[in-house]
Amino acid sequence: MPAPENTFKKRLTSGETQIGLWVGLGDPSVAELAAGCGFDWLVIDAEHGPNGLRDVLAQLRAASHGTAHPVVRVKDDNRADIKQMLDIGAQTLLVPMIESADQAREVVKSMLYPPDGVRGVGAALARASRYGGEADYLATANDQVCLLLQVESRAGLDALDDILAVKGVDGVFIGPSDLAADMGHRGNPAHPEVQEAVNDALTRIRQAGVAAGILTSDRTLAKGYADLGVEFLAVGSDVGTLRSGLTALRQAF
Ligand SMILES: O=C(O)C(=O)C[C@H](O)[C@@H](O)CO
Repeated sequence: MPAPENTFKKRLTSGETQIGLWVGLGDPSVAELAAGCGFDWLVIDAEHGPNGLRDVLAQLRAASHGTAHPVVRVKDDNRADIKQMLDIGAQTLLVPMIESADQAREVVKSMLYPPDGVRGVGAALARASRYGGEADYLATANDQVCLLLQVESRAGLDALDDILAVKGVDGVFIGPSDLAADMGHRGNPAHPEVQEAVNDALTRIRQAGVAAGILTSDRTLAKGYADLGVEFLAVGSDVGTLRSGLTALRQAF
C-alpha cells in the first residue's frame, strides 16, 4: 500500500479556500473535538503550544477520528525534529521563521527521502508507514508530504520571491503577529502598514503559483483574505474561542 493520500495538499490546487483552526492547548481531547467540527484543517502547534513529540503523537491519533487534516507546526527548521514529526505520521508541516531561499531549500531536503532530500529512513519503525505495514511507503511518501513555510519578518518578505522559486515549497503562510512585531507594530497585526504588507505578500505568493495561507480571528480581515483567494485560512484558535466563549457565558449571569 502507498503512503496515505494528503487530501489537504491535493485541495491546495483546487481553487478553494480551506478553513482551519489553530489548536494550541496541547490536549488530545481538544484536537479530537476540533477535528470533528467541520474544519478542513487544524494546526497542532509545537512552536507556541506546550507540545513535544509525544504530545503531537497523541493529538494526531485523536484528530484521526475527525475530518480535519492535521498540520503540525514545528518549533523551528531543525532537521531532526522534522524527521521525527514525519515519522509519527504528520503529513503536512508548517515551519516558522523562514527568511531566505537557502533556508527554504534545506527544509525541503529535510522533508524528502533521498535522492530528492535527506530525510532519514526509519519507516520500518514509523507510525507514518503503519509501522512498516505500508510496503510502498518509502516509494510514495515524498509525493504525499506537504511543506508550508512561514514568512513573518521584513527579511522574509525581502526574500519572498526567492523563497517562492524553491522547488518543493507547497505553501507560504504569512505570520501576521510576528510580522507586525518586526515592523514595529507589536500586538497590532491589523495596523494599515502591516495589512498592506500582508496583502502584497499573499498576492505575490499566489501569483507565483504557490498556495497562500494566514491566520486571523478578525471576521472582516478573514473575508478579505478569502476574497483574495488564499488557499488555507485559519479563522481562530481553541484558546481564543474558549476564552471568549467562557467570558460571554459568565457575563450572561
Ligand atoms: O505570526 C503569527 O501570527 C503566527 O505565526 C501565528 C501565531 O503564532 C499564532 O500563535 C496565533 O497567535
